[in-house]
Amino acid sequence: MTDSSVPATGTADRDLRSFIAGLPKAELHVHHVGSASPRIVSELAARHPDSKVPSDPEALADYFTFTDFAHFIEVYLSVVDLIRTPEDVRLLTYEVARDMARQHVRYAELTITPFSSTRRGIDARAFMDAIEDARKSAEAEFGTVLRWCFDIPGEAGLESAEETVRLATDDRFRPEGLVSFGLGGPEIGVPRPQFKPYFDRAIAAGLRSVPHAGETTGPETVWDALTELRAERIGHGTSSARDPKLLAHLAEHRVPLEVCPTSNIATRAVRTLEEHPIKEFTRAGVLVTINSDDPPMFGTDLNNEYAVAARLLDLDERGVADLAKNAVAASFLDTAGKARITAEIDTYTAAWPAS
Ligand SMILES: Nc1ncnc2c1ncn2[C@@H]1O[C@H](CCC(=O)c2cccc(C(=O)O)c2)[C@@H](O)[C@H]1O
Ligand SMILES: [Zn+2]
Repeated sequence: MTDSSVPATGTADRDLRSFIAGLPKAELHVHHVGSASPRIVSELAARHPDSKVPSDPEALADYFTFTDFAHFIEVYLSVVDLIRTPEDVRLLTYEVARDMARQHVRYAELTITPFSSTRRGIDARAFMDAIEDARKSAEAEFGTVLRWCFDIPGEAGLESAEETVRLATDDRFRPEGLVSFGLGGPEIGVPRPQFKPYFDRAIAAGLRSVPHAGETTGPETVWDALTELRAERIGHGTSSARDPKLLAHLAEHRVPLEVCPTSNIATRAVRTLEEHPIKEFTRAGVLVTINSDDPPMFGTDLNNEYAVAARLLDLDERGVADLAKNAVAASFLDTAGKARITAEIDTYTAAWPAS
């Protein structure tokens, strides 16, 4: 686990953290299994003692310390192995929404990898029913609206791409909450252009394109995501900072980046927070959104990511509220949904400091 939390240096920092804690927020880049809290992981690990995932929360913190991106994916897949039944899927999804609601997350696009579950034997129809049941309960009980992004685990090959697009576009499976189509996992040795036919089919079926790109490889991967996969937002896009033409393109065409600062340190994609290119993105006029990726695995949460961003970008409350509004603007909510959360952010900010 990585401790990238911003040190509480004084009253101003504490005030900003309180502001962030109550701020209505939207999250656009957060993974389903990667959001399992230590409590859920421990519960599942205890239920499935044959797994190598420790059930003790302290041992879990050690287990979630990664040597590099490949090690992170190895650990991630060991947690995926704990999700074995539709009830595991429902519980995980519902509890993730509860954790979001506690942080005043009003809307989230949750990245789900259905291939990883169906190939492990979970029935596809039962999987969809489980996530939809959790989505509806979470909205009714917590007021947090969830939408889905189905991603291809690229390293698992074209078989996984075919299965993911089938589940995303076939009316027998496609869940009501699905809005977008993604591509995750390692980038090295997994060229983006091979996935073009699958993205074409997903886009033709009305889904929005949101691949990961430029997280662990160079800016050419981001270009591929834009030109071949017709990306409307980029997951991470960290290496875009190395290509001024690309930054100018992202800014001009209003292609937002889903920035996840602590994740980039935890997976060692970026060496230190000080070296994170987030400031170069905003300087170039790129629309930056703040996200948590796999929060418990990286020892963070969305509120902490906003605090990290505020420090790196030297923002006060209004600057942080603008970041929150960026996420709403970059979301796949309809106009009325965007207006509602933006108004909530404005009302909250105008009333600050709360008496
Ligand atoms: N920061 C991240 N950056 C990128 N991806 C991230 C990040 N965080 C979480 N993920 C997730 O990791 C999964 C990886 C799954 C994967 O590679 C794989 C390979 C071979 C077989 C199987 C299988 O299931 O049998 C799975 C992706 O689908 C993605 O949703
Ligand atoms: Zn991700």
